[in-house]
Parts: sequence; C-alpha cells; structure tokens
Amino acid sequence: MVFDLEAARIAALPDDAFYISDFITVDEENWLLQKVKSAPLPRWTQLSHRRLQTWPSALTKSNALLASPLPAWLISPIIEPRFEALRIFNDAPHQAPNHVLVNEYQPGQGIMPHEDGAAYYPLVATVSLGAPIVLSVYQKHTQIDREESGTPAKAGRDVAGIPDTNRRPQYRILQERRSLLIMRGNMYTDLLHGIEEKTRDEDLGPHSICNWELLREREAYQCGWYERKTRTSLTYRDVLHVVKMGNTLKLLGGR
Ligand SMILES: O=C(O)CCC(=O)C(=O)O
Ligand SMILES: [Fe+2]
Repeated sequence: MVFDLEAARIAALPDDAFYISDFITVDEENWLLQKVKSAPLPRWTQLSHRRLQTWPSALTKSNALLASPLPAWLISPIIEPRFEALRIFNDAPHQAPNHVLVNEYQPGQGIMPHEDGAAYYPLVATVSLGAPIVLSVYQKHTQIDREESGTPAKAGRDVAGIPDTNRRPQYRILQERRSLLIMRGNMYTDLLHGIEEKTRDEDLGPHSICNWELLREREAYQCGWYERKTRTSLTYRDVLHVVKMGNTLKLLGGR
C-alpha cells in the first residue's frame, strides 16, 4: 500500500514536516512500550533531564555507526511495512533507517533546543508513545542575537548560534501518542527543536499549535492544556557513515 504523504503535510512549517495521528494501533503501542521497558537496565543512559536507549549502539567519536542490524521489534511494524509504504527513506543512502534513539521523559523533563546534525541523512521520523507532548521549534540564533546576548561562540557548536531556552518557540507541534512526525530538508537543517521542561503543556489551540487540524483528538485539548505524563519517543534516522566491524578491527590492529 502506498500512502499519500501530502495529506499529512504541516502546511504552516517550512519544508518539510508531516504529521500522521494514528500511525500505530493501541496494541502496537502497548507492545512497543513493553519492549522498551524490558530492555536490560544497562541499555539506558540516564541524562539529567531524560533517559535514553541507543539502538543498535552509540555512534563512534567520528560519528560512524558500527554495522549491526536493528532489533526486530524496532523494524516491524514501523519500518516494514509502514515507512516503506510512505517511501520516506527512499532517497536516503541506505534506503532505510539504521539507527533509533528511544527517549523517555517524565513530567517536567525535556530536551534543550538543538539540531540533530550532520551525522545523519537530514530526515528524522519520530513515533510517540504513552502520552502527548509539545515539540517546540526555534530559529537558530543570528550573529547579531549572539552579540547582543554576549554569549561567546563555542568551538564544535552550531556556527549559526547557541540555543537559548528563554527564547520563545517560533512553532509548536503537538505530538499525540501513537503519532508519527517526520521532519526533513530545511526543517531539519535550518531550525532547532526541543521539548520544554514543564509539567503541563498550555496555550493549546489552532493559533499556537501548527498541526492542530491534523490532530486525532482536538476535543481533548480544547480546554487549552493537559498535564504531562511519561512520554516515550522512538526517533528513526539513517547514519551516513557505516563501518563494518571487520574493518574496524583491522584498523585497531594496524593492518
Ligand atoms: O523526543 C522527541 O520527540 C525529540 C527527541 C530529539 O529531538 C532527539 O532525540 O534528537
Ligand atoms: Fe532532536
């Protein structure tokens, strides 16, 4: 089955972003949450404002992926057949995602505004589980902004600027549980995204949520707010540089 992605476009956003509200079923969601929960504890990296699983493994210092398949539960049904039907990774170098980050946020937790960076093909596909959350989208700082704020540029950071949590988001995307959000192109390379560290998401409505018309449950948010609950995301990407383990061993052995 081939799906018409255009019907899912978030028209208010720069190219390209798409939102599909019922991407997986309730049963699939429960099963995926069970899989995330049953991963051995050392799989989790506890960060100060969320915890994280990295599949199949973390990237090397030079942003390469050691070749290894994703576990079956991250492939089916999300990649096969759903992403295949959407054909979203068709133009990516490996024609499929090869890397998944699992992020878990408790109420009050979040992720600083950031960009996903050049290690990946510029496309990220995020499946949301457990509860809704608002993703905030920011302009990168301009040189003038940075000079005014007196923030020095740091080596190794985005040359366009440094994220500032006090900035107001330019756009807000409400990600319902079981939804899929796709960001690619300018949306991936020219903007920052983050999740505010809040216990409730407020000011919800057609004027502040850019995918309002694409939501499954607009009525549930009509009152303008909800209390955050534990929310888990699966973020699928294609790492550009993949090295075979054999080659790495040869390199280490100097042969
Ligand atoms: O949890 C999310 O939806 C966003 C996660 C994210 O931005 C990332 O892992 O780079
Ligand atoms: Fe990100």
